[in-house]
Amino acid sequence: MKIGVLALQGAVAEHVRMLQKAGAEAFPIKKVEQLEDISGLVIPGGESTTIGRLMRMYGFMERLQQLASSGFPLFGTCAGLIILAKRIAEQETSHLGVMDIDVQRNAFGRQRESFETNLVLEGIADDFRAVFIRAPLILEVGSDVQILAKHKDSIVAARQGHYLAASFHPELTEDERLHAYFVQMVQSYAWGNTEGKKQEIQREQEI
Ligand SMILES: NC(=O)CC[C@H](N)C(=O)O
Repeated sequence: MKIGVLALQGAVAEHVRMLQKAGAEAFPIKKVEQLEDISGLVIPGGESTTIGRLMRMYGFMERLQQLASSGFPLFGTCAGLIILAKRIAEQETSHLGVMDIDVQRNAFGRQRESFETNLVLEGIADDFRAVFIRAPLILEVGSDVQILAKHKDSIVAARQGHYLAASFHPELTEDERLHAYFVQMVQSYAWGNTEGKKQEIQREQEI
């Protein structure tokens, strides 16, 4: 299973290492053409305005939107979550805008710019050490979005079909369980696509 990590800004090497630890082949993705060689993509943390600007500059937006609409799995962490969101509070425009969530940037205030806490990640882990750094939170989710974790009352991880998002940095600890969960998502979508293609070919042959 080949999974990419968008390598325009942020903790790329750490995500690559965690995906490998979770059993995937992982690569940094610097050019839009490289998207054709992978079955899923992690969008790392960093600064969402900068990542968004670089994505536009290098032609990633359009191709990723096309891929996303046909079931290509995406995992956004921290700034990556902001990139996935359809709505960003106090901002008129979104970036990729594919996941049905409303997010608030830098939501934990100045005093708590960064902190660590243990989270229950629904169906994944009940003691997940999560590192938050100038983290966003999810204010609201659409009806088909599954909430995976809350910190106090705020939503900090969610999944919608082939989209996965976390406010924190799962690449900064040694716990690869959330990456392993994404690898499984990619596997099941890749399998679904192959099955879909097989059925299509079969139908064409029957005609
Ligand atoms: N660690 C992070 O990715 C921080 C995200 C950053 N505060 C933003 O709004 O883009």
